Amino acid sequence: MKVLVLDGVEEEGLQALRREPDIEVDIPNKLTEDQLVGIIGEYDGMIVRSATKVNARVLEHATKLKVVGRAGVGVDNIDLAAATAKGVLVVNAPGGNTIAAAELTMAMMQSLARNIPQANATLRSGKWDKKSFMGVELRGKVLGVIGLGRIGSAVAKRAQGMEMRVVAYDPYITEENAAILGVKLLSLEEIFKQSDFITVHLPLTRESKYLLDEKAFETMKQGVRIINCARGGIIKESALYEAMKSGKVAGAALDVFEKEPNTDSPLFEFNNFIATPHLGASTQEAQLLVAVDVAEEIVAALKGEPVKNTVNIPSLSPKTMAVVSPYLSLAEKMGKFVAQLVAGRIKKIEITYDGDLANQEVSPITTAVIKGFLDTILQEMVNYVNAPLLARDRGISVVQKQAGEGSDYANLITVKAASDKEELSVSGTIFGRTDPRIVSIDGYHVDAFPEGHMLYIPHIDKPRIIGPVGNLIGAHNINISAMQVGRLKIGGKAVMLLSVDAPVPAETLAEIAKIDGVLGVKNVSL
Ligand SMILES: NC(=O)c1ccc[n+]([C@@H]2O[C@H](COP(=O)([O-])OP(=O)(O)OC[C@H]3O[C@@H](n4cnc5c(N)ncnc54)[C@H](O)[C@@H]3O)[C@@H](O)[C@H]2O)c1
Ligand SMILES: O=C(O)[C@H](O)COP(=O)(O)O
Repeated sequence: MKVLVLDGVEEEGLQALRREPDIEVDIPNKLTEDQLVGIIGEYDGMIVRSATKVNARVLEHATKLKVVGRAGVGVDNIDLAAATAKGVLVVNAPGGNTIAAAELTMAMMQSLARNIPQANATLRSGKWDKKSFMGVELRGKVLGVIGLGRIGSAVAKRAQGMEMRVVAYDPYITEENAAILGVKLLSLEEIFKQSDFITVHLPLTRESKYLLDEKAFETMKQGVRIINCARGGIIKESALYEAMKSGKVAGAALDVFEKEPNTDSPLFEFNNFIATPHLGASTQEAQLLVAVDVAEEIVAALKGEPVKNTVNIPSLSPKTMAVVSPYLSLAEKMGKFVAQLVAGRIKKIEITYDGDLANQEVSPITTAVIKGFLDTILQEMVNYVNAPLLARDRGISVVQKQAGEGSDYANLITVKAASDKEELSVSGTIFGRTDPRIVSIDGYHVDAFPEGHMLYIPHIDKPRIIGPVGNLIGAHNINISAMQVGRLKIGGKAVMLLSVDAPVPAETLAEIAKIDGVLGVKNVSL
């Protein structure tokens, strides 16, 4: 397998990749988009920072690509919709650069308060000017933090250390969590009204685009100072320009811009404007940490092992992962099993969880069922990333139910598929921690190991069915390794599930179908 590493990701952090004998790591010099498009088809994985645009065109040419790793937090340079549709997993390294970004924010705040960059430049140009650089103290000032996540929280703690009063706006965190940090949550409007300094630490989304616009600046305190070390576009630069021109804003520090790279912003005309070229994550420590984290994630993804920081599928805690992992392979096989048995156009797949699974986070198991199902019927690559999307695109409704009617099993997964022709259900369980079984088909009890080749034969429960079936299969020199027969009442409908060492040829299936009392016959390969 080959992994392409771009954007100056710290090489020392890539040991996890280098240790893998089956993985080759390529670290070319900067590539243009055309050059990237030309070579991306060779790679199974790639790692980027924020410079390389992993857009729909690049992904279209990425015929082998399984995973894109972002050595950092923001994934706005990766087309997540295109990656998801193509089944390419996107992972990031969210924790590694938190302190670096928080420390840059503090440095920006202190620079704004004390005019350090401007005083430095003036002195180096030969002027000993004390009068122009009267500053303000941070002690006692109100800091408004918008976005109280990893970086916002780290900034809040540091600002409290400088005796600032910290207030925050973040609709997605609780009062209790904010209180643990000693931070009061306020409305956005109150943040604007009360803050002497405002710093933003949220992703750029449709909701957060231009959060700080003309109207927001109008509401702010006279002489407010503004910092953005998160993402360009959260602050509307033209509105900031007007607010600085009018004197409403006494100083602003931006590490990120609406367009990057940016070397000629109108904001550069203000002496109380400070800018850095997207340096938030640029510390030796942060770059090493994010490279180590993302390299480990890429190795796990390429080996098909659980991955922690997924961006385009829900991330699972290690605790949840430990619970669901043993069921993933069984669920995938049940999806394949149902896909091979059910006739007609599938409209709905319902997955019901009983027993221990009734109260667990089971969505990855549901995805595994859908993956197994679609893998059997589609040509294109199906994986955990694109399976739900592919089902939706094909008009298959997926319903997940927990705590069904209760069962005798400690854990039970039931997959019911409905097509325009019929309905069929299969139930499976895991005995102990590792022993998977199919325990019922359409309500008929069986006890089958979900592996290898099988023959499914619904029939009428009467003599001279099992013998002739065995004879016909034996005549083709195919060994039967196990047989299960389930019936609900004597002489009624029954199901037979044979484990065979090879798929049974079509002509034998036709002969079996002719046996009096056989209602159907289907090969199943898991
Ligand atoms: N300048 C840099 O080099 C640099 C470095 C690291 C991170 N970043 C950026 O900093 C930002 C924050 O990173 P993080 O690791 O703290 O992320 P995070 O996910 O831990 O925190 C983001 C917080 O923003 C909140 N939020 C989301 N939408 C919001 C909204 N509309 N209004 C208010 N709050 C909202 C979320 O609830 C969350 O608490 C990201 O955009 C990231 O890309 C920049
Ligand atoms: O989102 C991030 O992690 C930061 O913006 C860092 O970006 P960079 O890795 O390109 O410096």
